[in-house]
Amino acid sequence: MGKKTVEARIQDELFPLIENFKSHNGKPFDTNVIMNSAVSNVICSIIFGKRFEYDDPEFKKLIRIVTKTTKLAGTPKVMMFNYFPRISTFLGLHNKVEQNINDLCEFISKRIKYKKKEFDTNAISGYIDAYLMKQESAKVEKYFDDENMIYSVVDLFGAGTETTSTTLRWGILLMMKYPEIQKKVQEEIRTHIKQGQMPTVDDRRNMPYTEAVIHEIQRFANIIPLNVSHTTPSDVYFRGYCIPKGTEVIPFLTSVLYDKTQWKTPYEFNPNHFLDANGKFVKQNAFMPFSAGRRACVGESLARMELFLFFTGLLQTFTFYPPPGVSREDINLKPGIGFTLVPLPHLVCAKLNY
Ligand code: HEM
Repeated sequence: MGKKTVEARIQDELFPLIENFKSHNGKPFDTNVIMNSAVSNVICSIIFGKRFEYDDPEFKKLIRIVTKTTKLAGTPKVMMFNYFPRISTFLGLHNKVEQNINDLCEFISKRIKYKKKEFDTNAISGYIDAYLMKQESAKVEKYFDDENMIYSVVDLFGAGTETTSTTLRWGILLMMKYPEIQKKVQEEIRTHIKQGQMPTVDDRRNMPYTEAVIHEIQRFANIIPLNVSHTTPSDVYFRGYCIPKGTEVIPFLTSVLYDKTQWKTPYEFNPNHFLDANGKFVKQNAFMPFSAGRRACVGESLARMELFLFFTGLLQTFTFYPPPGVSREDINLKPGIGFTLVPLPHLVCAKLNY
């Protein structure tokens, strides 16, 4: 699956997303479900080779499962269960997460069965087709079994939907809070992308301000503060300490993304963190929302494409305002607490630019 193809799949999703935003006619609406739907559809397109209509009952069920599971996974009881499974089983809530994951597996199994029926080696349209082809050509390979296929797909949904959609929602909230930054992004879009033309991944190179804003959204939003916990595979010596083999380690991403020695104004939303004196984009070593090392996010390049194409496409079409009666000072940037840091519930007005 080439890079271009993934780009086209995201662009395909941008159009219905824009139509959905338009349908609110500038009136306040909640972006939560629709953003999850658009981002999930990109994953569906990559995995199943097809996107779903937003009002498809089967798709709506999938979105409900994914949204509910992420919400539950961030509750204190389920987080306790993850860290102390033996003493926490009596709290009960993890049963609901398990039930949701079972529902997700059932949805995926159904789609796999369907894909198996219509499988054609000359028409490979997504991850499942590619996996089935691998099964055909490597019958002795024990890793490419159906169970692994289901859980790989569960992983992609779990890791690749809420993360990206939450970041995009932070982006819109921050643009409402900082209209002068929103305006500068829109000016850059107007300079480099013709009206009526879709943004492309290649535009990123010519749009340093937009790139800086997207990076700063990710730094500031810090959506996975505790990263994912890891275990030392052997005794590790670090800064004079020995961390024994088998110790659970929580790499605290906040300590890097808000490090006072690395960022001029760590607690302020400031795109200049990623711009030099000439307005050129500069990479920063302390920018690691995708973590680092060999277990770093495998979806980083997909996520970066989605963030750029969706964010740019939406700002090209709309200007975001807080609902009537809400001033920019009223916009609360404190996150809701959970496994991922999500924006607090809020409404958005999207006014057409042309
Ligand atoms: C803004 C969006 C995203 C952010 C901030 C993000 C962040 C992360 C982080 C912090 C990790 C943990 C890395 C570690 O264990 O050290 C991770 C893992 C992972 N991510 Fe992402 N991610 C994003 C989007 C995606 C997307 C779009 C996909 C793919 C569809 C994806 C797939 C994965 C997978 C499969 C893992 C587990 C990797 C492994 O342990 O082998 N992520 N991500």
